[in-house]
Amino acid sequence: MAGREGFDPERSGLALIERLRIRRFRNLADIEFAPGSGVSWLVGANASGKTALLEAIYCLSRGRSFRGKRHGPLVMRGATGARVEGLVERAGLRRTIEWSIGVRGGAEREPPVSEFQLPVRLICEATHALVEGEPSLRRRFLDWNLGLSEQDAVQVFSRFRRAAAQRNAWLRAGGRGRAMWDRAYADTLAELLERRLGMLARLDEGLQRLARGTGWFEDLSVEWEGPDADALAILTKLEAMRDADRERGFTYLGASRCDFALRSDGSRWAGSRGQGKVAGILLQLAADQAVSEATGAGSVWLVDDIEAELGADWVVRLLEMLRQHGRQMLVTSLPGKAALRDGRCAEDQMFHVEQGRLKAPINAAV
Ligand SMILES: Nc1ncnc2c1ncn2[C@@H]1O[C@H](COP(=O)(O)OP(=O)(O)OP(=O)(O)O)[C@@H](O)[C@H]1O
Repeated sequence: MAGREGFDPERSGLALIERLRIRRFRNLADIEFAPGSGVSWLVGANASGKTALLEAIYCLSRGRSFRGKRHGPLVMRGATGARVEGLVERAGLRRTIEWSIGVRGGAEREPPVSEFQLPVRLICEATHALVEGEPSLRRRFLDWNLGLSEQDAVQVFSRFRRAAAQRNAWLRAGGRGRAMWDRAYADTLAELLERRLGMLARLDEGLQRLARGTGWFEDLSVEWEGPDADALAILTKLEAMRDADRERGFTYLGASRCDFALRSDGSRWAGSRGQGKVAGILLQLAADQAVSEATGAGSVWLVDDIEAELGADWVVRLLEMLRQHGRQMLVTSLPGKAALRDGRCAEDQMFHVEQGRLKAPINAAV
Protein backbone atom coordinates (compact mmCIF):
# COMPACT_ATOMS: atom_id res chain seq x y z
CA MET A 1 0.00 0.00 0.00
CA ALA A 2 1.31 3.42 -0.92
CA GLY A 3 1.00 6.19 1.70
CA ARG A 4 0.39 9.89 1.52
CA GLU A 5 3.48 12.02 1.19
CA GLY A 6 4.58 14.32 3.98
CA PHE A 7 5.04 13.77 7.66
CA ASP A 8 3.92 16.28 10.22
CA PRO A 9 6.39 16.33 13.15
CA GLU A 10 3.87 18.25 15.28
CA ARG A 11 1.69 15.17 15.29
CA SER A 12 4.47 12.61 15.38
CA GLY A 13 3.46 11.12 18.74
CA LEU A 14 -0.09 10.56 17.62
CA ALA A 15 -1.12 7.31 16.02
CA LEU A 16 -2.44 7.78 12.53
CA ILE A 17 -3.92 5.43 9.96
CA GLU A 18 -2.74 6.56 6.56
CA ARG A 19 -4.36 3.87 4.48
CA LEU A 20 -6.49 0.90 5.16
CA ARG A 21 -7.43 -2.17 3.18
CA ILE A 22 -10.14 -4.53 4.42
CA ARG A 23 -10.97 -7.78 2.66
CA ARG A 24 -13.77 -10.27 3.24
CA PHE A 25 -14.56 -8.86 6.68
CA ARG A 26 -18.31 -9.19 7.43
CA ASN A 27 -20.08 -7.48 4.49
CA LEU A 28 -16.94 -5.60 3.36
CA ALA A 29 -15.67 -7.53 0.32
CA ASP A 30 -12.70 -5.38 -0.53
CA ILE A 31 -12.32 -1.74 0.40
CA GLU A 32 -9.28 0.47 0.44
CA PHE A 33 -9.24 4.02 1.67
CA ALA A 34 -7.24 6.82 3.23
CA PRO A 35 -8.98 8.44 6.19
CA GLY A 36 -8.22 12.10 6.84
CA SER A 37 -5.82 12.99 9.64
CA GLY A 38 -8.70 14.81 11.35
CA VAL A 39 -12.33 13.73 11.31
CA SER A 40 -13.62 11.22 8.75
CA TRP A 41 -17.34 10.53 8.59
CA LEU A 42 -18.61 7.13 7.53
CA VAL A 43 -22.17 7.78 6.49
CA GLY A 44 -24.58 5.07 5.42
CA ALA A 45 -27.94 3.40 5.94
CA ASN A 46 -28.55 0.68 8.52
CA ALA A 47 -26.57 -2.48 7.79
CA SER A 48 -24.38 -0.78 5.18
CA GLY A 49 -21.17 -1.78 7.01
CA LYS A 50 -20.17 1.31 9.04
CA THR A 51 -19.66 -0.54 12.30
CA ALA A 52 -17.96 -3.40 10.47
CA LEU A 53 -15.40 -0.92 9.22
CA LEU A 54 -14.60 0.36 12.72
CA GLU A 55 -14.59 -3.24 13.93
CA ALA A 56 -11.97 -4.15 11.31
CA ILE A 57 -9.74 -1.32 12.56
CA TYR A 58 -10.27 -2.47 16.14
CA CYS A 59 -9.20 -5.99 15.16
CA LEU A 60 -6.10 -4.57 13.53
CA SER A 61 -5.29 -2.77 16.77
CA ARG A 62 -6.31 -5.22 19.49
CA GLY A 63 -6.42 -8.52 17.64
CA ARG A 64 -10.09 -9.06 18.53
CA SER A 65 -13.51 -7.59 17.91
CA PHE A 66 -15.43 -5.35 20.29
CA ARG A 67 -18.67 -7.14 19.41
CA GLY A 68 -19.57 -10.36 21.12
CA LYS A 69 -20.05 -13.81 19.61
CA ARG A 70 -23.76 -13.19 19.06
CA HIS A 71 -22.82 -10.93 16.16
CA GLY A 72 -21.67 -13.98 14.25
CA PRO A 73 -18.46 -14.64 12.35
CA LEU A 74 -16.12 -11.87 11.27
CA VAL A 75 -15.21 -13.62 8.04
CA MET A 76 -17.55 -12.83 5.14
CA ARG A 77 -20.09 -15.58 4.56
CA GLY A 78 -18.72 -18.03 1.99
CA ALA A 79 -15.10 -16.76 2.28
CA THR A 80 -12.22 -18.68 3.85
CA GLY A 81 -10.59 -15.79 5.66
CA ALA A 82 -10.64 -12.05 6.39
CA ARG A 83 -7.71 -9.67 6.25
CA VAL A 84 -7.10 -6.10 7.41
CA GLU A 85 -4.01 -4.15 6.44
CA GLY A 86 -3.13 -0.69 7.64
CA LEU A 87 -0.35 1.69 6.77
CA VAL A 88 0.08 3.38 10.12
CA GLU A 89 2.28 6.02 11.65
CA ARG A 90 3.33 6.32 15.22
CA ALA A 91 6.25 8.02 16.95
CA GLY A 92 7.79 8.90 13.61
CA LEU A 93 7.65 5.33 12.34
CA ARG A 94 5.54 4.33 9.41
CA ARG A 95 4.78 0.76 8.61
CA THR A 96 2.19 -1.67 7.40
CA ILE A 97 0.53 -3.84 10.02
CA GLU A 98 -1.82 -6.71 9.30
CA TRP A 99 -4.42 -8.80 11.00
CA SER A 100 -6.07 -11.83 9.49
CA ILE A 101 -8.34 -14.62 10.54
CA GLY A 102 -9.25 -17.94 8.95
CA VAL A 103 -12.70 -19.51 9.01
CA ARG A 104 -11.54 -22.10 11.53
CA GLY A 105 -10.40 -19.34 13.89
CA GLY A 106 -6.75 -18.71 14.53
CA ALA A 107 -6.30 -14.95 14.35
CA GLU A 108 -2.92 -13.79 13.22
CA ARG A 109 -1.50 -10.39 13.78
CA GLU A 110 1.75 -8.94 12.56
CA PRO A 111 3.86 -7.46 13.91
CA PRO A 112 3.28 -8.45 17.54
CA VAL A 113 1.57 -5.92 19.79
CA SER A 114 4.72 -5.11 21.74
CA GLU A 115 6.62 -4.15 18.62
CA PHE A 116 4.42 -1.52 17.12
CA GLN A 117 0.97 -0.70 18.41
CA LEU A 118 -1.89 1.11 16.83
CA PRO A 119 -3.72 2.35 19.92
CA VAL A 120 -7.40 2.97 19.29
CA ARG A 121 -10.14 4.24 21.57
CA LEU A 122 -13.67 3.18 20.92
CA ILE A 123 -16.86 5.06 21.70
CA CYS A 124 -19.88 2.83 21.11
CA GLU A 125 -23.19 1.72 22.59
CA ALA A 126 -21.27 0.01 25.41
CA THR A 127 -19.36 3.12 26.51
CA HIS A 128 -21.68 3.73 29.48
CA ALA A 129 -20.57 0.30 30.80
CA LEU A 130 -17.24 1.87 31.74
CA VAL A 131 -19.18 3.76 34.39
CA GLU A 132 -21.97 1.33 35.23
CA GLY A 133 -20.75 -2.10 34.16
CA GLU A 134 -18.64 -4.83 35.69
CA PRO A 135 -15.53 -3.86 37.73
CA SER A 136 -13.36 -5.93 35.37
CA LEU A 137 -14.09 -3.41 32.58
CA ARG A 138 -12.71 -0.56 34.67
CA ARG A 139 -9.67 -2.56 35.76
CA ARG A 140 -8.91 -3.41 32.14
CA PHE A 141 -9.34 0.25 31.24
CA LEU A 142 -6.92 1.34 33.98
CA ASP A 143 -4.38 -1.31 33.06
CA TRP A 144 -4.58 -0.66 29.32
CA ASN A 145 -3.90 3.03 29.90
CA LEU A 146 -1.11 2.18 32.31
CA GLY A 147 0.45 0.00 29.64
CA LEU A 148 0.31 2.91 27.19
CA SER A 149 1.78 5.46 29.58
CA GLU A 150 4.40 3.51 31.54
CA GLN A 151 6.95 1.45 29.69
CA ASP A 152 7.64 -0.91 32.57
CA ALA A 153 3.98 -1.57 33.47
CA VAL A 154 4.15 -4.98 31.77
CA GLN A 155 6.98 -6.02 34.10
CA VAL A 156 5.04 -4.84 37.15
CA PHE A 157 2.10 -7.04 36.16
CA SER A 158 4.23 -10.05 35.34
CA ARG A 159 6.16 -9.77 38.65
CA PHE A 160 2.84 -9.88 40.50
CA ARG A 161 1.53 -12.78 38.40
CA ARG A 162 4.69 -14.75 39.15
CA ALA A 163 4.41 -14.10 42.89
CA ALA A 164 0.71 -15.03 42.81
CA ALA A 165 1.41 -18.27 40.95
CA GLN A 166 4.06 -19.20 43.53
CA ARG A 167 1.91 -18.41 46.55
CA ASN A 168 -1.11 -20.20 45.07
CA ALA A 169 0.95 -23.29 44.23
CA TRP A 170 2.18 -23.30 47.84
CA LEU A 171 -1.42 -22.98 49.12
CA ARG A 172 -2.61 -25.80 46.87
CA ALA A 173 0.20 -27.98 48.17
CA GLY A 174 -1.23 -27.54 51.68
CA GLY A 175 0.42 -24.23 52.65
CA ARG A 176 2.64 -25.81 55.26
CA GLY A 177 5.84 -24.45 56.78
CA ARG A 178 7.10 -20.92 56.44
CA ALA A 179 4.87 -18.62 54.36
CA MET A 180 7.80 -17.75 52.16
CA TRP A 181 5.85 -16.24 49.26
CA ASP A 182 3.83 -13.74 51.35
CA ARG A 183 6.48 -11.03 51.26
CA ALA A 184 6.96 -11.17 47.47
CA TYR A 185 3.19 -11.30 47.01
CA ALA A 186 2.59 -8.25 49.23
CA ASP A 187 5.42 -6.26 47.63
CA THR A 188 4.39 -6.92 44.03
CA LEU A 189 0.69 -6.37 44.74
CA ALA A 190 1.49 -3.06 46.48
CA GLU A 191 3.59 -2.01 43.48
CA LEU A 192 0.76 -2.86 41.08
CA LEU A 193 -1.82 -1.03 43.19
CA GLU A 194 0.44 1.99 43.41
CA ARG A 195 0.60 2.16 39.60
CA ARG A 196 -3.17 1.85 39.32
CA LEU A 197 -3.67 4.52 41.96
CA GLY A 198 -1.27 6.81 40.10
CA MET A 199 -3.21 6.32 36.87
CA LEU A 200 -6.48 6.90 38.69
CA ALA A 201 -5.20 10.15 40.21
CA ARG A 202 -4.29 11.42 36.73
CA LEU A 203 -7.69 10.33 35.44
CA ASP A 204 -9.43 12.06 38.31
CA GLU A 205 -7.64 15.32 37.64
CA GLY A 206 -8.47 15.19 33.92
CA LEU A 207 -12.06 14.13 34.48
CA GLN A 208 -12.75 16.93 36.95
CA ARG A 209 -11.29 19.48 34.56
CA LEU A 210 -13.24 18.16 31.57
CA ALA A 211 -16.51 17.84 33.49
CA ARG A 212 -16.26 21.42 34.79
CA GLY A 213 -15.67 22.58 31.23
CA THR A 214 -18.89 21.01 30.00
CA GLY A 215 -21.17 22.55 32.61
CA TRP A 216 -23.13 19.27 32.53
CA PHE A 217 -21.92 18.02 35.87
CA GLU A 218 -21.35 20.16 38.94
CA ASP A 219 -18.56 17.91 39.94
CA LEU A 220 -17.42 14.58 38.53
CA SER A 221 -14.62 12.55 40.04
CA VAL A 222 -13.36 9.01 40.42
CA GLU A 223 -12.76 7.25 43.68
CA TRP A 224 -10.64 4.18 44.37
CA GLU A 225 -12.39 1.16 45.82
CA GLY A 226 -9.79 -1.34 46.87
CA PRO A 227 -6.92 -2.01 49.23
CA ASP A 228 -4.23 0.58 49.93
CA ALA A 229 -0.94 0.23 48.11
CA ASP A 230 0.72 -0.59 51.40
CA ALA A 231 2.85 -3.74 51.41
CA LEU A 232 2.84 -4.06 55.23
CA ALA A 233 -0.94 -3.75 55.45
CA ILE A 234 -1.28 -6.34 52.67
CA LEU A 235 1.12 -8.65 54.50
CA THR A 236 -0.96 -8.37 57.67
CA LYS A 237 -4.13 -9.19 55.72
CA LEU A 238 -2.45 -12.16 54.05
CA GLU A 239 -1.52 -13.52 57.46
CA ALA A 240 -5.03 -13.01 58.77
CA MET A 241 -6.57 -14.73 55.75
CA ARG A 242 -4.03 -17.52 55.40
CA ASP A 243 -6.23 -20.33 56.75
CA ALA A 244 -9.13 -19.36 54.49
CA ASP A 245 -6.74 -19.04 51.53
CA ARG A 246 -5.41 -22.51 52.29
CA GLU A 247 -8.95 -23.88 52.16
CA ARG A 248 -9.64 -22.08 48.90
CA GLY A 249 -6.34 -23.04 47.35
CA PHE A 250 -5.71 -19.51 46.16
CA THR A 251 -5.11 -16.01 47.52
CA TYR A 252 -8.32 -14.05 47.91
CA LEU A 253 -6.71 -10.64 48.22
CA GLY A 254 -5.45 -9.96 44.72
CA ALA A 255 -5.27 -7.58 41.79
CA SER A 256 -8.92 -8.19 40.97
CA ARG A 257 -10.21 -7.02 44.35
CA CYS A 258 -10.30 -3.41 43.32
CA ASP A 259 -12.40 -1.05 41.30
CA PHE A 260 -13.10 2.63 40.96
CA ALA A 261 -16.42 4.41 41.17
CA LEU A 262 -17.63 7.70 39.81
CA ARG A 263 -18.87 10.35 42.15
CA SER A 264 -21.06 13.19 41.08
CA ASP A 265 -22.06 16.18 43.17
CA GLY A 266 -20.66 14.65 46.33
CA SER A 267 -22.37 11.28 46.11
CA ARG A 268 -21.93 7.99 44.34
CA TRP A 269 -22.82 7.99 40.65
CA ALA A 270 -26.51 7.56 39.91
CA GLY A 271 -26.76 9.04 36.44
CA SER A 272 -28.98 8.09 33.54
CA ARG A 273 -27.76 5.90 30.71
CA GLY A 274 -27.12 8.94 28.52
CA GLN A 275 -25.19 10.64 31.33
CA GLY A 276 -23.26 7.39 31.78
CA LYS A 277 -22.26 7.48 28.15
CA VAL A 278 -21.12 11.10 28.44
CA ALA A 279 -19.13 10.29 31.59
CA GLY A 280 -17.58 7.28 29.79
CA ILE A 281 -16.50 9.50 26.91
CA LEU A 282 -15.02 12.03 29.36
CA LEU A 283 -13.12 9.21 31.08
CA GLN A 284 -11.69 8.12 27.73
CA LEU A 285 -10.72 11.71 26.97
CA ALA A 286 -9.08 12.11 30.38
CA ALA A 287 -7.17 8.86 29.82
CA ASP A 288 -5.98 9.87 26.36
CA GLN A 289 -4.77 13.18 27.80
CA ALA A 290 -2.97 11.40 30.66
CA VAL A 291 -1.23 9.05 28.21
CA SER A 292 -0.36 11.96 25.99
CA GLU A 293 1.12 13.96 28.89
CA ALA A 294 3.26 10.98 29.90
CA THR A 295 4.49 9.90 26.49
CA GLY A 296 3.37 12.38 23.83
CA ALA A 297 1.38 9.55 22.23
CA GLY A 298 -2.30 9.59 21.33
CA SER A 299 -4.84 7.09 20.04
CA VAL A 300 -6.96 6.95 16.94
CA TRP A 301 -10.61 7.41 17.95
CA LEU A 302 -13.38 5.21 16.59
CA VAL A 303 -16.77 6.74 17.29
CA ASP A 304 -19.72 4.50 16.50
CA ASP A 305 -23.23 5.88 16.46
CA ILE A 306 -22.61 8.62 19.01
CA GLU A 307 -26.25 9.70 18.76
CA ALA A 308 -27.57 6.57 20.43
CA GLU A 309 -29.05 7.59 23.80
CA LEU A 310 -27.97 11.22 23.50
CA GLY A 311 -29.83 14.35 22.55
CA ALA A 312 -28.62 16.37 19.57
CA ASP A 313 -27.23 19.23 21.68
CA TRP A 314 -25.04 16.90 23.75
CA VAL A 315 -23.88 15.07 20.64
CA VAL A 316 -22.80 18.24 18.89
CA ARG A 317 -20.95 19.53 21.95
CA LEU A 318 -19.26 16.19 22.58
CA LEU A 319 -18.14 16.04 18.97
CA GLU A 320 -16.71 19.50 19.36
CA MET A 321 -14.75 18.42 22.46
CA LEU A 322 -13.44 15.37 20.64
CA ARG A 323 -12.52 17.48 17.63
CA GLN A 324 -10.57 19.89 19.85
CA HIS A 325 -8.71 16.93 21.27
CA GLY A 326 -7.03 16.81 17.87
CA ARG A 327 -6.83 13.09 17.17
CA GLN A 328 -7.59 11.20 14.00
CA MET A 329 -11.22 10.21 14.35
CA LEU A 330 -13.56 7.99 12.35
CA VAL A 331 -17.20 8.71 13.11
CA THR A 332 -20.18 6.69 11.86
CA SER A 333 -23.58 8.21 11.24
CA LEU A 334 -26.86 7.45 9.57
CA PRO A 335 -27.64 9.99 6.85
CA GLY A 336 -29.44 13.16 7.89
CA LYS A 337 -28.69 12.93 11.62
CA ALA A 338 -28.11 15.95 13.86
CA ALA A 339 -24.49 15.02 14.53
CA LEU A 340 -23.79 15.12 10.86
CA ARG A 341 -25.85 18.19 10.16
CA ASP A 342 -24.55 20.33 13.02
CA GLY A 343 -21.37 18.60 14.13
CA ARG A 344 -19.55 18.60 10.86
CA CYS A 345 -16.81 20.95 9.65
CA ALA A 346 -15.83 21.89 6.13
CA GLU A 347 -12.44 20.20 6.46
CA ASP A 348 -13.89 16.82 7.55
CA GLN A 349 -13.66 13.93 5.12
CA MET A 350 -16.94 12.33 4.10
CA PHE A 351 -17.18 8.71 3.03
CA HIS A 352 -20.39 7.04 2.00
CA VAL A 353 -20.86 3.40 2.89
CA GLU A 354 -23.29 1.49 0.71
CA GLN A 355 -23.83 -2.25 0.97
CA GLY A 356 -20.29 -2.95 2.03
CA ARG A 357 -18.71 -0.56 -0.45
CA LEU A 358 -17.10 2.77 0.18
CA LYS A 359 -17.53 5.74 -2.07
CA ALA A 360 -14.54 8.07 -2.44
CA PRO A 361 -14.59 11.17 -0.26
CA ILE A 362 -16.94 13.67 -1.74
CA ASN A 363 -15.47 16.88 -0.42
CA ALA A 364 -11.73 16.42 -0.30
CA ALA A 365 -8.91 14.97 -2.32
CA VAL A 366 -7.09 11.95 -0.90
N1 LIG B 1 -19.85 -12.73 8.31
C1 LIG B 1 -20.63 -11.90 7.61
N2 LIG B 1 -20.71 -12.02 6.25
C2 LIG B 1 -21.49 -11.19 5.52
N3 LIG B 1 -22.24 -10.20 6.06
C3 LIG B 1 -22.20 -10.06 7.39
C4 LIG B 1 -21.40 -10.88 8.24
N4 LIG B 1 -21.56 -10.49 9.52
C5 LIG B 1 -22.44 -9.46 9.49
N5 LIG B 1 -22.82 -9.20 8.23
C6 LIG B 1 -23.74 -8.15 7.75
O1 LIG B 1 -23.02 -6.97 7.56
C7 LIG B 1 -23.92 -5.86 7.57
C8 LIG B 1 -23.23 -4.68 8.17
O2 LIG B 1 -23.44 -4.57 9.55
P1 LIG B 1 -22.95 -3.31 10.40
O3 LIG B 1 -23.27 -3.63 11.80
O4 LIG B 1 -21.59 -2.95 10.05
O5 LIG B 1 -23.95 -2.17 9.84
P2 LIG B 1 -24.02 -0.61 10.18
O6 LIG B 1 -23.82 0.13 8.90
O7 LIG B 1 -23.18 -0.26 11.32
O8 LIG B 1 -25.57 -0.51 10.57
P3 LIG B 1 -26.39 0.27 11.73
O9 LIG B 1 -26.45 1.70 11.31
O10 LIG B 1 -27.72 -0.39 11.65
O11 LIG B 1 -25.69 0.03 13.03
C9 LIG B 1 -25.18 -6.38 8.24
O12 LIG B 1 -26.20 -6.50 7.28
C10 LIG B 1 -24.81 -7.75 8.74
O13 LIG B 1 -25.89 -8.67 8.68
